Amino acid sequence: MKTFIAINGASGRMGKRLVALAQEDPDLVVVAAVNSPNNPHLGQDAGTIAGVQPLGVPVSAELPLSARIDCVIDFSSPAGTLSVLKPCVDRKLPLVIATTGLEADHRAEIAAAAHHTAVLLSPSMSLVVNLLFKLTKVTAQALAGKGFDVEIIERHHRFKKDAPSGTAAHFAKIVQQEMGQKQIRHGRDGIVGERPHEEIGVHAIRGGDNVGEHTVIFSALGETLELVHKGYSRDSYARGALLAAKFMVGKGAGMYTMNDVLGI
Ligand SMILES: NC(=O)C1=CN([C@@H]2O[C@H](COP(=O)(O)OP(=O)(O)OC[C@H]3O[C@@H](n4cnc5c(N)ncnc54)[C@H](OP(=O)(O)O)[C@@H]3O)[C@@H](O)[C@H]2O)C=CC1
Ligand SMILES: O=C(O)C1=N[C@H](C(=O)O)C[C@H](O)C1
Repeated sequence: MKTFIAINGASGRMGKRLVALAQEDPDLVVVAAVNSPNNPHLGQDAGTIAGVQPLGVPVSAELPLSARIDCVIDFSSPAGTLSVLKPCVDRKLPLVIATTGLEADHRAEIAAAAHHTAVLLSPSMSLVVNLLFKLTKVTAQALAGKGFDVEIIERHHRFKKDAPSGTAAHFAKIVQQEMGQKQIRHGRDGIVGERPHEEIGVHAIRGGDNVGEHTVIFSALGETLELVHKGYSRDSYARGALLAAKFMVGKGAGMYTMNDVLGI
């Protein structure tokens, strides 16, 4: 059975890979490609922009009313995510949100939308990063109260707008929940003194075209454990998002995560 998808942020780095990979999948049809109202690609064919065969779907500023849409995938900006909530709620369209940099008030609006339609929110659509979230939880549980300091390092391309990455923030939240550190420290500068045990260091590195690396470091006196993920291609995130879209078809209202997709 075919799944009809709409992509919000369709002419961005991730949007283009979604369009290209969906075209290779006989079970997927891209029926709508949305971007910001001032985007220079408005009106152009989404396939052509993505460097693949023309799709016959022009980039538009809003979700087209007439198209059958089974799921909307959002890789845009916090403003872009908010703008797609209302049409998804009004039309009961399942929504996969991959956009990061969301603040507490954005999350509250997303949670409110999930009372009316199915919403999957994940800072990483990579299947193995989601597995690493689990491994981090298990590790933090096991090492809680045993004298381990935790630091998180993330590396991304120079074009990334938000810091730290949504994935790094999620790793920090998981560790905090299991180990109870009160403070998140972003970088260090000057005579900062000895490292207090009660903090998690989170450090964002930006450069070149790095598609995403995360390291969660657990250090005690005499030994260190590092949990590492290195992305080599945006396609890992795009494939995860397309899998999530298929999973979300026909789902009832509520919040979902990639754990639901993975069955873990
Ligand atoms: N969860 C995950 O696995 C991943 C998440 N991401 C996140 O996805 C987001 C996009 O990343 P990336 O593709 O690299 O970024 P890009 O900047 O390349 O693409 C974002 C696209 O969204 C568009 N956009 C901005 N505002 C709106 C709006 N109001 N309505 C519709 N479209 C809008 C932009 O258009 P314009 O240029 O005109 O503003 C642009 O085309 C980021 O938040 C990133 O962190 C990225 C990779 C993986
Ligand atoms: O902007 C990116 O590129 C990425 N953003 C996500 C994040 O902020 O965690 C996921 C991935 O690391 C790529």
